[in-house]
Amino acid sequence: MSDSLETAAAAAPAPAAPPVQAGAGQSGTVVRSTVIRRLFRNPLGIAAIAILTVIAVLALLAPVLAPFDQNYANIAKTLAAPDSVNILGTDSAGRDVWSRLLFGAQLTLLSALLCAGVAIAIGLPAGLIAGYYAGKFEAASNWVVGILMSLPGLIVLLTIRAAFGPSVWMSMIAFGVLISPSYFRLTRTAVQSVRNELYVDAARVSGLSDLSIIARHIFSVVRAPIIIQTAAIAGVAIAIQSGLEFLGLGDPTKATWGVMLSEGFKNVYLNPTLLFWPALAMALTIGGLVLLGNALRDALEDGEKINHRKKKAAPEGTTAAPAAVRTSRKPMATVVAGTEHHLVKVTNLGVGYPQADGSIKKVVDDVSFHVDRGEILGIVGESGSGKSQTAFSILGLLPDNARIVGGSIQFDGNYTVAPGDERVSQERLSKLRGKRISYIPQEPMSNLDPAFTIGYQLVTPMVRVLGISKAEARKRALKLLTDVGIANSDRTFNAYPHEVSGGMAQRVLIAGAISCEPDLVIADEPTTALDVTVQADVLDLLRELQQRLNIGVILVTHNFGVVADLCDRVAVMQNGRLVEEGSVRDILRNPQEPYTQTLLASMLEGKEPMSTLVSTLQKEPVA
Ligand SMILES: Nc1ncnc2c1ncn2[C@@H]1O[C@H](COP(=O)(O)OP(=O)(O)OP(=O)(O)O)[C@@H](O)[C@H]1O
Repeated sequence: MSDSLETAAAAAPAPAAPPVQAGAGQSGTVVRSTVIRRLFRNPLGIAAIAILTVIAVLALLAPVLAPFDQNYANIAKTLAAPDSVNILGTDSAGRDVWSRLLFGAQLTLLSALLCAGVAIAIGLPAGLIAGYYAGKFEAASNWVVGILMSLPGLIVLLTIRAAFGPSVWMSMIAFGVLISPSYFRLTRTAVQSVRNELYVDAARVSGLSDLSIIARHIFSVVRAPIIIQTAAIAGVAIAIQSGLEFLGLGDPTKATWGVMLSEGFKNVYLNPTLLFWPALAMALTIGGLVLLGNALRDALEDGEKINHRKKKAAPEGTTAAPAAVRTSRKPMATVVAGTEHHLVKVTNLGVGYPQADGSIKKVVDDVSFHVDRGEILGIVGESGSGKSQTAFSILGLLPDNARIVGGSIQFDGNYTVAPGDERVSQERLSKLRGKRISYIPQEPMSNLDPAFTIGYQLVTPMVRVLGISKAEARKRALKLLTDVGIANSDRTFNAYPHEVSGGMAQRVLIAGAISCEPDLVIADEPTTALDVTVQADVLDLLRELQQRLNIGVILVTHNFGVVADLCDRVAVMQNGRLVEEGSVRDILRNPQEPYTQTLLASMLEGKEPMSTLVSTLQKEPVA
């Protein structure tokens, strides 16, 4: 029956809004209030809320409104027609039907809530953990879910009844456990769809703990589908509970709607209204829940369409020249380039991916370089040459299946990848990311969580990493936004990502990257996704900030022009290998390797993209 229970749950209003969209459309006070407003504009939403509110109020006020106790029996007045004392008549035991309906509403709604609560308490955290961490927990959870779903639900409920007696609470707890896989699957799928979103990586890089990322960025994505699913599950729980009671398996001492239905059915020829009233109450409640689920879905989908339109129509943002950046930063000793102690030292690094045949395909092979404070190292190469994989190794953002197949990485003298390590140490890196190492990504929009305002996304890491108050962080965020050339910092602070242009979003990410005073910034093609008119501004800004703050920068790019413009030194990569490294001046004047010469020649000829070079050069396989 579990399968059929799931099917029943799925057949009710689907938790249709795609997770990301749902999250996008529904978090934050402003957006939440917009969803509620849209819900109230939908006639179906109003009808559902009105029906459910009336039923909930009647249930709450049952002890006040009911003229008799649910089990008070007047045997002198059985199966009586409605009159002024018993406004809906009496049943075969002389009990007041109106009073029993009211108390029945209380029990029925509470038991449905209990069922949904148990299912959420089990399915939601398990789905969040399995979706976010995957691995062994997900495998074990899938196994448990498989077992739960293969259990014959009706037999389980009958066994529970035999063991614990006819308790509506016990059967609803058991039903909650049986239905919890539906929450697990919904949550896990939603989380999987955003787990690798760039804004989750960005949150990780900004120093947020896994718990904070799950609570803030991941949970917001599943919240809407969970609410919609709960409306459906509550309806199914009422139907299942009433079905069991109708079969005579309920507690006859409790006036639930199912018990009343069973009682009414026995006397259907004598007094059909005994069947009618509980059936009407159930139909209204389940119908109200189904309508509410549909209206919620519509409200969220409308919001998504509006967001999408706004995003399309968003004007290109400010291109105001960067204002002066803050100068209050503590001075840091600059390590002289060439000495042994470097800010970042990558030695013979190799990164690979296991293949189906058991071999490992190397995508970074024997790469060595260093970066010191106050200098910009450009890593340049055509698409697929391993630039990002190298940068992600330093950031600890390699995919789960990536393996370090050789070499080491040191940050300020400490290993983040020690010789012999198979993986980047997340433990060591979590202490550095967001505090000492920050990241400016390629796609500004995908790296901002659509569910939160820009201000919130700037303030949270500062509060956590720098340990300052929210008010202080807000002040700093506004100053940073001004520093990166955003004219109306207040407006941008309160805006959602879809309300700003790509250029502005990149400035916001640069502000975020320097907000916690890092020593190293890794910028992965920071201008690729931007309009050409904004690219030069962003590069100028980066250079100015780097010089003022004396930070080390690793700039990943496929554009030698950007390297020539911005970098002090350059490492040229091809097919996962570092083919040449040196000062920009030397490499530009006197490139030694044919590959570098071709890259340079292509820049001078204005050829783009670099991948067109592939055909002109003979590639050597690296694995
Ligand atoms: N998850 C993965 N599994 C297997 N191979 C991967 C994975 N991610 C990247 N690669 C491979 O690693 C190689 C290097 O990729 P990388 O992203 O570092 O290139 P890149 O030089 O940064 O290129 P681009 O400029 O296009 O981003 C590519 O051949 C790519 O196919």
